[in-house]
Amino acid sequence: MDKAIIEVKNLRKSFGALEVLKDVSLSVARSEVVAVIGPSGSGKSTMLRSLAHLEEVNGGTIRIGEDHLVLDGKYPGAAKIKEITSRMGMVFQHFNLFPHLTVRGNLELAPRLTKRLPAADIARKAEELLAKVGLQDKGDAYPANLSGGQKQRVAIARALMMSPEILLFDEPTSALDPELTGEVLEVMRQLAGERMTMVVVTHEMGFAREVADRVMFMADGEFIESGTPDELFGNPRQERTKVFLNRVL
Ligand SMILES: Nc1ncnc2c1ncn2[C@@H]1O[C@H](COP(=O)(O)OP(=O)(O)OP(=O)(O)O)[C@@H](O)[C@H]1O
Repeated sequence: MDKAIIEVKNLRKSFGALEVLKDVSLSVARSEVVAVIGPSGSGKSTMLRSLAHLEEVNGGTIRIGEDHLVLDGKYPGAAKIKEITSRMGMVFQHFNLFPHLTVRGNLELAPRLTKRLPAADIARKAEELLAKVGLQDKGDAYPANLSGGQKQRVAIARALMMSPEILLFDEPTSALDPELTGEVLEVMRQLAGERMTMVVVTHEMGFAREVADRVMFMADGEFIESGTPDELFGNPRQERTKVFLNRVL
């Protein structure tokens, strides 16, 4: 098997006296889809945000491709961090779109600021990605005039504008009305089919079951179980996993 594209070892993170990540290790292969599930407050978002350097950890190692985002608790310089995090796209629970920009403006902003590409190429890519997420007619709309499902599809297209190697999703459907989750999950399913590497923190058991190659279960700041969906849903070994799955399934 190829070397993992994401390798996390012994990650620790506290907020004041609260130890949120106790000892988190994880390895993700290129093109793998990993779903992270677990009870509220178990540290899933903090783990994901640490991968994208939206949180700094207190100890441990994160390797992305050939580079260390953090090695034994030590971070490299800002330029290196920026270079590493630019290879990852993040999709948030609450979309985090820029409200004062149109959909097209949201897609084009980061590439215009960071990539030395002609404006016409950026515009063409934005049109392609809007079509990919089924929103080709919404380029001129503002986020306030979109449904939650449409906003999240814009957020995914925006993340794809930077041609990331890895997409990180933090509960992408949790803020949506149930009837709008399907359209977002469909886009994610499509990306998985295109072999995008994805780490998805989710409460969507159906998605974890159908789309994830591997499901990892987090409890109290640690991964306590990991397996294919069949292994984990069919026969959880840990009592804590059974209790959680019984509650949410
Ligand atoms: N910036 C912060 N400052 C202080 N405490 C925080 C901060 N961010 C998260 N926490 C705390 O860390 C713990 C883990 O939070 P985290 O959001 O990682 O959990 P989670 O598993 O993603 O939960 P949920 O499923 O509810 O989103 C929680 O007790 C939370 O209150």
